Amino acid sequence: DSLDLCFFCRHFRLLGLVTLWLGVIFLAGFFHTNPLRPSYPQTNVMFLKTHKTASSTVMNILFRFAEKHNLTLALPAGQNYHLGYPHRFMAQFVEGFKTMGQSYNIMCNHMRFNLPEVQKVMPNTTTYFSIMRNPISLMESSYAYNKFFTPAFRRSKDVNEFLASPWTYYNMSECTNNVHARNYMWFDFGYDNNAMDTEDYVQHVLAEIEQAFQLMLLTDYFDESMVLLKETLGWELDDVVYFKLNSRSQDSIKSMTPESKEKVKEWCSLDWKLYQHFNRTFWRRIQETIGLEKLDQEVNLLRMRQKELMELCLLDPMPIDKTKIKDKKLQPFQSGRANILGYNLKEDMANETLRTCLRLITPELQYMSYLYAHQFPEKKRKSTAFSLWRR
Ligand SMILES: Nc1ncnc2c1ncn2[C@@H]1O[C@H](COP(=O)(O)OS(=O)(=O)O)[C@@H](OP(=O)(O)O)[C@H]1O
Repeated sequence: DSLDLCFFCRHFRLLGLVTLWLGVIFLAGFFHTNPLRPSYPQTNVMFLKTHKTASSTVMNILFRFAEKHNLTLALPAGQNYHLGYPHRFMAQFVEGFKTMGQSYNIMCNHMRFNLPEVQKVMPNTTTYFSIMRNPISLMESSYAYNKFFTPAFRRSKDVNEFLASPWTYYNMSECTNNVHARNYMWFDFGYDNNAMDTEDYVQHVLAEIEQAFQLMLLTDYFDESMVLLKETLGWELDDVVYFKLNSRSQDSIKSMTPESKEKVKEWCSLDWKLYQHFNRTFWRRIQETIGLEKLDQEVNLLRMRQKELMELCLLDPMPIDKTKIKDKKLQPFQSGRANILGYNLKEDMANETLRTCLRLITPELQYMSYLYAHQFPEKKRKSTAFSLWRR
């Protein structure tokens, strides 16, 4: 009898907890608040900057946030522009690590993820997040950008020819030189991009990534992602307003045949599974936090603010060709067949406005070099260093 009673008590308690939790979610929905939003802005953040996923736009957001709150960045040491990529990340790749230990706030340069080493640099309270893109458009973007660098791409005429018969061009022994051609995201997360796609292995990796990262964003739903990011970190809308960086001119985008698109799912099956999984968790997370209705409202607010800032700052309504950029120091880095676009600012802006606008359009290498010089004034400047604010 006492056993029965105990059983009843336990279940009654469980039922109580579930009811309480549902109540919180219901009330949160009623008052349009997010039960999981922190009450103060999170300032310790690690962003795994995956390739060709809009990660430079996210990085610009993080750089601006770091400046606003006077935070310390874990930047690449010396003249480097990334954190040791394609080698697995090591704490010593960060400038000042030996003396500064775990006192950094934000880490967001390209790296091949390696959790135990990242944990040596970032405080225990750090929020980890990253971004993923549909492997089909990712492949097309990567092909254009890495055309002359990646052996598998060099040997083929275009992305459709490559995908029609990838093994003709892709040589496994060329290892990391070919990572841009197959399961690029899988590699960036620290795993073997040529591994056998077996159910157990994939499930193991997905579980490991979920354990390490509190949030996974999607390039394909970038504005929705920015809303989710600000909610997860307790940030303001203005913190995640952005101008699109690193986009390409229309003439450097190759249209993919339906066969090519299907082939990516098979050729990059590890990335395909990764993307499908985190696409599901993304929408589940929206449902558990702000819900679709509030999401729509917030996305609209974000777009309105972005439009306002574009009208305030930009000479042209769209990103422009590199040859049309008047201030050569603001030209983005170019690579392969990709014609990477940039911006011109309006003239005669007041000082404060000019700074706000400049921050939004400064390409990643220049911005990073500026922040490096600011954080380590005694060190030799990186070669793309330029003064952002003294003009
Ligand atoms: N806001 C937003 N929304 C959707 N897509 C966006 C956004 N910002 C950048 N992009 C696209 O992201 C691609 C560049 O990615 P990265 O900045 O990660 O490239 S890099 O690896 O740092 O070189 C590049 O894709 P492609 O144009 O297909 O090459 C950009 O157009």
